[in-house]
Amino acid sequence: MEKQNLMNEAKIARKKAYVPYSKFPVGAALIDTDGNVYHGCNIENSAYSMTNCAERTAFFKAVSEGVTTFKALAVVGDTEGPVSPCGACRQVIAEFCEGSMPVYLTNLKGDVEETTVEQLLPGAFSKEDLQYAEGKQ
Ligand SMILES: O=c1ccn([C@H]2C[C@H](O)[C@@H](CO)O2)c(=O)[nH]1
Ligand SMILES: [Zn+2]
Repeated sequence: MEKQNLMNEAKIARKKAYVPYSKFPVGAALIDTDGNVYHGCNIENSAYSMTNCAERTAFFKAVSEGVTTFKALAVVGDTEGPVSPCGACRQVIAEFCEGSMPVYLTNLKGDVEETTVEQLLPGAFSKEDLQYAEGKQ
């Protein structure tokens, strides 16, 4: 699927956002290596910290269906420039994707920043960090 199509899927996903508190809907579209697309929206809660972002919703949907290999991610919000994923989402993205995987950050005006997983979170903590300590036990 093309970049433009994936960004359009993210816009469709954004329509499902549950955002009574921030009124800031975000959409994500995650495509796996078979070409299946997982939509994600932000889902808020009256206990604010229980909120789940659009990006993590998309990943958790896919992973809970047994899918863990991905090709690209698109995220959209009504921001001045391309929307910027939060730190928690960057860590979750890094868990499941190659550093070189493309991430398309966009907004409703159509600004697009094409970045990569590695650029979003350079030096991410990873399973390799855990394995180093395991080897010493
Ligand atoms: O990349 C982002 C940034 C923010 N949010 C959500 C979290 C919260 O519901 C609202 C305001 O932070 O936007 C996302 O879903 N993704
Ligand atoms: Zn987030």
